[in-house]
Amino acid sequence: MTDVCVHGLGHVGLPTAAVLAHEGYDVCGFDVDGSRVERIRGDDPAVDGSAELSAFVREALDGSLRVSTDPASAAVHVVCVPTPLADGPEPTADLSMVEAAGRTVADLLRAGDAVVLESTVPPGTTVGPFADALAGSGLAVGDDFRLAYAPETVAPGNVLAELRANDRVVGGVDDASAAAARDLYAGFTDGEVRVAASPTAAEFAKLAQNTYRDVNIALANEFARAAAAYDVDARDTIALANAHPRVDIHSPGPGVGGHCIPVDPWFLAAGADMELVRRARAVNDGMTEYVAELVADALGDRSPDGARVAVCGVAYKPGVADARNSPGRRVGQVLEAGGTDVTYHDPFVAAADVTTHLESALSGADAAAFTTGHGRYAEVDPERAAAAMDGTGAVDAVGVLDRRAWRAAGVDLRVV
Ligand SMILES: NC(=O)C1=CN([C@@H]2O[C@H](COP(=O)(O)OP(=O)(O)OC[C@H]3O[C@@H](n4cnc5c(N)ncnc54)[C@H](O)[C@@H]3O)[C@@H](O)[C@H]2O)C=CC1
Ligand SMILES: CC(=O)N[C@@H]1[C@@H](OP(=O)(O)OP(=O)(O)OC[C@H]2O[C@@H](n3ccc(=O)[nH]c3=O)[C@H](O)[C@@H]2O)O[C@H](C(=O)O)[C@@H](O)[C@@H]1O
Repeated sequence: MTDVCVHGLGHVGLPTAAVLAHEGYDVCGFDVDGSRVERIRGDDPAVDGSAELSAFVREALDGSLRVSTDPASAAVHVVCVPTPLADGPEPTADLSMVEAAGRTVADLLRAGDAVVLESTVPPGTTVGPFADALAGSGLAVGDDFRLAYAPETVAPGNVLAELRANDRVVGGVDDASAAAARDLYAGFTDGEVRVAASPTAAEFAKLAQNTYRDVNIALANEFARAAAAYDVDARDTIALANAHPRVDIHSPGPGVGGHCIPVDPWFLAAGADMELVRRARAVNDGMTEYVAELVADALGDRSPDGARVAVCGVAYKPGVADARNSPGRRVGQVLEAGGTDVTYHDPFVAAADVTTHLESALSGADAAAFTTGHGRYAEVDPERAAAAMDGTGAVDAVGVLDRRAWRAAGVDLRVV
């Protein structure tokens, strides 16, 4: 018999399944995507390119983890399926995969089992649409089976460490459900497992974390634009402000990327009047145009139409290969719409139109824009970069360059 069935073997589900297997559970990892299951069985099982995670998963596969396109009945079902944004007049959550997973669980559910939803969802989803899907089992939630929500908080790029280190929040439909979820996570996390008053409270807490970050970044971005108007350096000024023990302003940049921070605030705002949250989204999205304007400015007398610009940084944040909702890509697209010939560079992102060779991206460029704070860019010799480029203008939207050294090398540098 299988102890745990993990539904969805992506960035969250696969490491979770592997950790549970390492803890001694008999784990079935189930995914509807056969190619994903085949890849996990192959040479490089990690979905995020992490060698450490691949090795960890491989060890689990040699032990009590098996992966399959067939779900298995289990004492505990853990659901980690995607929750993207659905198109509409204003973005809302697409819960179709959560509901589909709920129906799959319903077909397997037995009295006494526990079901834990981990996907990031709007408040009310666990006790609403997810519980409705589980009702297909004919069993009564609470009376016959346990149901809880337990959000995931791992940062992409550091999943394995944070899976064990981060505190967890769990919220059950009743005490027994909360206790079942708490015991599951307490088994493998070194952090504290906190019990929320309900699944809805736990859902809200997760969304509040990412929304806080989005709003804070929006403030930093607004400060950056104001600093330019006041002719002071935004990053130096924010660093000075942050010296206060109760101030923690985040960093400005070319906009907020990834598939969580720009998405999750909509899950909260969809069901409530949240003007500040909506405004923060607009401020962060507006950084694309702002950075594109700085690039146009950096071109000087050269018209953007027909100019060649190197956009350095396609990953949504430093040190990862993930280019979902890439701020660099968005800046490039605005420039391309104005007739600019854009060359994309990133040391990690594998895509047909992205070079990993920085010299060739900079060579002959009329201007360069740095849009991801990869460590590689901090090491660029400004003299060599300036010599390779045709133009003298550059934009550092992520604070990765040594401003003084680049200016000393004759580069007309604009910063966010
Ligand atoms: N990626 C991250 O670091 C974090 C993600 N989350 C949340 O966790 C959830 C999952 O995200 P990721 O793992 O990144 O997604 P992912 O896209 O990497 O993987 C999801 C997997 O679920 C599979 N799937 C889809 N429908 C299914 C179904 N009905 N039954 C079984 N498998 C199914 C897909 O084929 C895919 O392999 C989302 O709600 C996300 O917002 C939360 C915190 C961190
Ligand atoms: C509250 C929090 O820190 N949430 C994390 C977040 O991971 P993610 O990698 O998407 O977040 P991130 O590091 O804020 O990056 C998102 C975007 O925001 C930008 N960014 C980030 C920090 C900053 O000061 N300024 C800024 O512009 C980044 O460059 C990136 O484009 O979202 C994850 C998720 O929910 O999936 C969550 O598990 C992670 O712990």
